[in-house]
Amino acid sequence: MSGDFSDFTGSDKGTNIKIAIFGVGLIGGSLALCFKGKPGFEVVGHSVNPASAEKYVARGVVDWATTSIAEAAKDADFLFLCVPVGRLEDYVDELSQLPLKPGCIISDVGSTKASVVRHAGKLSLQGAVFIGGHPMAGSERSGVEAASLHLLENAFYVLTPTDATPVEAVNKLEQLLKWTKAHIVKTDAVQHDDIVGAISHLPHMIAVALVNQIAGYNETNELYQMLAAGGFRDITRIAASDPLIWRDILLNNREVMLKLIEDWQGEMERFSALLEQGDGDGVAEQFRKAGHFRSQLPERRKGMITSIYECYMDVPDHPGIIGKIATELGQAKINLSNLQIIESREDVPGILRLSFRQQDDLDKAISLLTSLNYSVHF
Ligand SMILES: NC(=O)C1=CN([C@@H]2O[C@H](COP(=O)(O)OP(=O)(O)OC[C@H]3O[C@@H](n4cnc5c(N)ncnc54)[C@H](O)[C@@H]3O)[C@@H](O)[C@H]2O)C=CC1
Ligand SMILES: O=C(O)C(=O)Cc1ccc(O)cc1
Repeated sequence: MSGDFSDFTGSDKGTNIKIAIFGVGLIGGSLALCFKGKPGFEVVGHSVNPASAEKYVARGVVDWATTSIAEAAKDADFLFLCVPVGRLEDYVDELSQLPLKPGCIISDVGSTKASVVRHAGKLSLQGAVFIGGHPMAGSERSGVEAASLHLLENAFYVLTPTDATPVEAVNKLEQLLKWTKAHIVKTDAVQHDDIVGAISHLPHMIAVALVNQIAGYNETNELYQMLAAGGFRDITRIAASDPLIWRDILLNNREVMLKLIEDWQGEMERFSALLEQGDGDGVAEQFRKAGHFRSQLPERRKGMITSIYECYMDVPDHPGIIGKIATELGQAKINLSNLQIIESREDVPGILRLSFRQQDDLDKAISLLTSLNYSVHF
């Protein structure tokens, strides 16, 4: 099979490729949208809840939907498990009892990989192959309403085959996933959980703890909430993530998380000691070290903790300026996904944050606004 994803359609082979998505929420729905309508593809959604199954079809995310696992799985070439991490192993168990299409591929999108990969490795899947997967893009939103065709575009998509996984099966899955326009990365499931625990699960936990700490202070003084706009809101966005999805992720990755919490406490203790000693150079050195590492992070790549393309503008605080900018972008057919004033006081230039869903829109906006003599930072 060549590297061109257009090769991988059912119609090229005069057959249908059936793709079953179990749990059509933010991630399952976004995957479904990448496959639906492609030549020869048939995308079926599964939900335990009949009203949800109907909604998947009504929203045009899947071709048809069912509440029967057996019906969704029957003759499917690819089966994606897109339910909360705590349910993944149950789904693998149920599928292992069904007469699946020989050679079909079962994958999942769970934010943790070690336990589900270990579990599937112990089962006989009757000719099916399990390959762990984790598209590393998402948002604090959930449900099929939040699904988007572009969610995974340009993001990393981790696959965790084992030594026992047939190479042809991995190639077949990679070929299909080209429709997502994500970049495939292969790694070991245990290493995945260590790294993703540190760069995604720990930040989510810290964001929640931080918001709860401030919420506690706010109980006796509401000024905390009033003044907590701007940066606080930005760095705690992920604290608004779905509680049950995150309950499952953190419990599933608990050993890694406990070690990371220990290390985090060590970092906080280091700050405590520097402050107790009045060691200003030491404090500044912490910022220098962090700034240096941060400056080496990939620029504006879509990924975890940020999945939007943004630029900032200095704008004079006068009536109508925001409408003018939005109109200029609209007339140039540039799709703005969000617009926020970060600070605006009388006679002080405000900062406007413009968010886009695609790199292309951001690039076009920067060149248009710069040509109109606005000051744009990105
Ligand atoms: N939220 C995010 O940004 C990302 C999430 N993931 C992983 O993707 C998977 C799905 O997460 P989202 O799409 O964000 O969640 P979601 O809440 O948008 O979708 C979850 C889907 O699973 C179904 N579901 C919920 N509880 C269930 C249960 N007990 N039994 C059977 N089905 C159930 C829901 O009806 C829904 O269709 C999770 O395993 C999560 O760890 C992976 C990458 C990013
Ligand atoms: O919203 C964000 O920035 C995220 O970090 C989303 C996210 C949540 C869970 C994942 O497993 C991957 C990505």
